[in-house]
Amino acid sequence: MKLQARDLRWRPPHSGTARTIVEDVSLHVGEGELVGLIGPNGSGKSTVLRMIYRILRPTAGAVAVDGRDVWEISARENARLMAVLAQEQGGGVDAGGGFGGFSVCEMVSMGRTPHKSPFARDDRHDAGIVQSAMQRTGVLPMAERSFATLSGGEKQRVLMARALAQQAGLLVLDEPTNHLDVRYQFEIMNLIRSLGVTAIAALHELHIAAHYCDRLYLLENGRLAASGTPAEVLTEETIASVYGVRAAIRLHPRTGRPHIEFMPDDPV
Ligand SMILES: Nc1ncnc2c1ncn2[C@@H]1O[C@H](COP(=O)(O)OP(=O)(O)OP(=O)(O)O)[C@@H](O)[C@H]1O
Repeated sequence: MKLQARDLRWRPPHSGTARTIVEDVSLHVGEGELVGLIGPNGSGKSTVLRMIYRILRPTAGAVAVDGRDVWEISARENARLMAVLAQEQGGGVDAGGGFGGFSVCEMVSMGRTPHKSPFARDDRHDAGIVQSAMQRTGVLPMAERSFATLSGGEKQRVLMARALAQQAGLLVLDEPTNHLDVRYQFEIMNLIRSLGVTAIAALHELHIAAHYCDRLYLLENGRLAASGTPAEVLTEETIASVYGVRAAIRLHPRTGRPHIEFMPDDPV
C-alpha cells in the first residue's frame, strides 16, 4: 500500500485571521516503508497525520492511498485500509477516554469491526487475530483487565494491539512510543518494522527515528524543513536550527545511521 500527500495546507475553519497551521506539505510513503514525521512541539505533526487519517479535511491539497483520495472512500473502507494509533486516544485514555467500561480484550476486538457486517459477533477467526495481536504486544496476560485501570504504557500497547487486529496495509501512528519505557519503545518499533506494512509515524525521540525509519520528514512551523534518509535529515546543523539544541552526530560504521549525542549546555 502506498500513501501520497500532496500540497497539504490546514487553517482552522471559520478562524478569521488565525494562522495557517500546515502549509505546502507533500510527502509519500512507499510500499512497506516506515517513514518518520519529526519536528518540535507544535510544528504540525499531528495535524498532518489527522489529515492523512481523515479527521481533518485539508484546506488545500489531497491525500491518496494507492492512488485513491481518502475523502472519496467510505469511512468503513478507509478503516480497512489504514489503522490509526492517535494522540487523542493516548491523551483521552488517561481519563478513561470513554472506554472505561471495556476490558482489554474487548478494546482489541474493536479492531475487527471494519471487517464485519453490523451486529455480527466475533467468530473464531476474529478471536484468533485478536489473541495474536495481544500476544505480540505483550498484553495477553491483562486480557480481562478493565482498560481504564491500566497504566499509560499498558494502554498504549493495547491501542497498538487494536491497530494490529485491524490488519490494515497502512499504519498511521501518532507518537507510538508515548508513555512507553525504553524496553517497550524498542519492542513496539521492532514490531512495527517486523510487520512489513507501510507506516508513517510522528516521533519525538530522534534516536528512535534515526534507528528505525527508512526516511524522515522534518517539520518546522507547519512547513517541511528537510526530508531524506535519517543521515541526511539529522545533521548537527538541522538539529541546531530547528530544535535549537547542539548535538554531536556520528554515523554508525555498520548501519550508516546517525547516533546523536545532545549537548544541551553548549550554546547554539
Ligand atoms: N483546531 C485548532 N485551532 C487552532 N490551532 C490549532 C488547532 N489544532 C492545532 N492547532 C495548533 O497547531 C499547531 C500544530 O499542532 P500539532 O498538534 O499538529 O503539533 P505537533 O507537532 O503534533 O505538536 P506536539 O509535538 O506538541 O504534539 C499548534 O500550535 C497547535 O496549537
